[in-house]
Amino acid sequence: MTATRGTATTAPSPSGAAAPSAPEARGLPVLGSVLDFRKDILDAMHQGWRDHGDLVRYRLGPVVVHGVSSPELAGEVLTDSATYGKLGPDNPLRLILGEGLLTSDDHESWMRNRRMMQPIYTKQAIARMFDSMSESTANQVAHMAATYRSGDVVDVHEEMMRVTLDIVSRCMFSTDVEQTRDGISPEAVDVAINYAFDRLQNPFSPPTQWPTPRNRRFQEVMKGIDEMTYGIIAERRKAAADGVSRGEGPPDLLDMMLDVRDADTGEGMSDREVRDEVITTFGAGHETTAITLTWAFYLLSGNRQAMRRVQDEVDEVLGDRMPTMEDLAAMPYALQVFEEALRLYPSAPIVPRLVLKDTVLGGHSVPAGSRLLVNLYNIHRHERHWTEPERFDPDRFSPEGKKGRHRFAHMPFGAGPHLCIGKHFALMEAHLLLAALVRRYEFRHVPAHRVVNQASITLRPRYGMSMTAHARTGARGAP
Ligand code: HEM
Repeated sequence: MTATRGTATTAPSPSGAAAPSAPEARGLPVLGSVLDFRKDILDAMHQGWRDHGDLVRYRLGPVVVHGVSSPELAGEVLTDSATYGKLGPDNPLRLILGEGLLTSDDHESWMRNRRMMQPIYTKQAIARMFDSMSESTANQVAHMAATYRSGDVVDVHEEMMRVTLDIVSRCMFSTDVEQTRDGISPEAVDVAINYAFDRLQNPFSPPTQWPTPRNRRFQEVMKGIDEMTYGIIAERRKAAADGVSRGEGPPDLLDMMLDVRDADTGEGMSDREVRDEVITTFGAGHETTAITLTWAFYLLSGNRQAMRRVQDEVDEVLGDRMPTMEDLAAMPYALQVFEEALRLYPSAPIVPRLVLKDTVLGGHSVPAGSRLLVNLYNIHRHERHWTEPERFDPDRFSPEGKKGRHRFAHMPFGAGPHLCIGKHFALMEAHLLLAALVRRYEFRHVPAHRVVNQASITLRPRYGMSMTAHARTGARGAP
């Protein structure tokens, strides 16, 4: 896992003219590294990093891509949106998310919407969603108790996807996932994400308008998602116009999105803009948390000491009840477990950028029009910043453990102006779920089950995560 070093300094020249290109990974004629990337993008980029250092040039057919694998270079890229922008209209994720915050490449309109949406996602605003999250969590615990006997094999990945989709449905629409099932189901999300990712790494994909079975399936799924979303938006707008209140409870995310106003013009978002932000929240906000929780339970099952520590903490604070908002602060180790899982398995492992003007990065010229892939998976294993990077050790995130760390050495939520807007949402949700599930179950990895990570847009366990779920009868948190 040792990376070749020596490319982490930036040449002083602002123009790329005099600087050499970054070392290039060997690829096939014409195709370049397309096949390696399609086979396993993280593996290909990890190998490229080891062979050539922190900045590596790849060719993907006609497209030039640079892999960025150090905190220093990543920080430079992600904090400079004048030089490194979001991918353009050909970004396949746009086919799903439209021009929501994650995929908009128009800096002005992104900034306007980010400013409007920011207040919805502050720590205080997110705290108002605790009860919705808690309800989903309690339902998940009840569902598992009703479905499995102690010691049964459970696909933890599937269970986590189920509960995080339910949480985002409740927080967005004040309805549970069953009511949005015809539009935004786990299967639909899967079809859409796989489709977009395939197009992202394969410049030879057939045009979207060709009537291939895959294109048709994708369009069908998107039609269902759109019909459901526009339908709910129309209902809410009509109810507001008729003065009909939605009922009890705090406003949900959709209420807030419909209410936001531009500080300068007083205008709100169009139906299309709201649709894009709703789908972006579903797309960016459910699987990311689900898979990190899955990896967290997997990592705990391989580390007896960490498992005992988190169990003791949870038992001590919760006894036999569900966590309250106030309890979270008293369970710091549970959060450290999640942060360490995010280090080893960052759920959005690659953050892409488009180079907007010729520049120099790490002493190498990087031409306008090429792409950069900021590789969080490599950065989180960088040996200049992490001792024994492959070792699972939640104490890296204790106040003591964090001291002196480079600010971009751990950046699962990205950095700079595009820092994940849902970070507080994800951390509160994950903290709550982790504590509530540790209280009731000990998940043990089934040794015969193969665990292989699969980098799609997210970093999933390729074959799911089979674990036995043992009810915790000896603990104070006995069911
Ligand atoms: C463990 C969970 C999560 C991880 C690891 C994660 C990771 C990230 C990363 C790396 C970015 C930066 C992308 C870039 O710079 O291009 C990002 C952006 C974003 N995330 Fe998250 N995310 C998580 C959860 C969430 C949640 C729960 C939501 C919504 C409720 C969300 C909504 C977004 C949005 C809208 C953006 C775009 C922000 C912008 O460019 O203004 N994410 N996320």
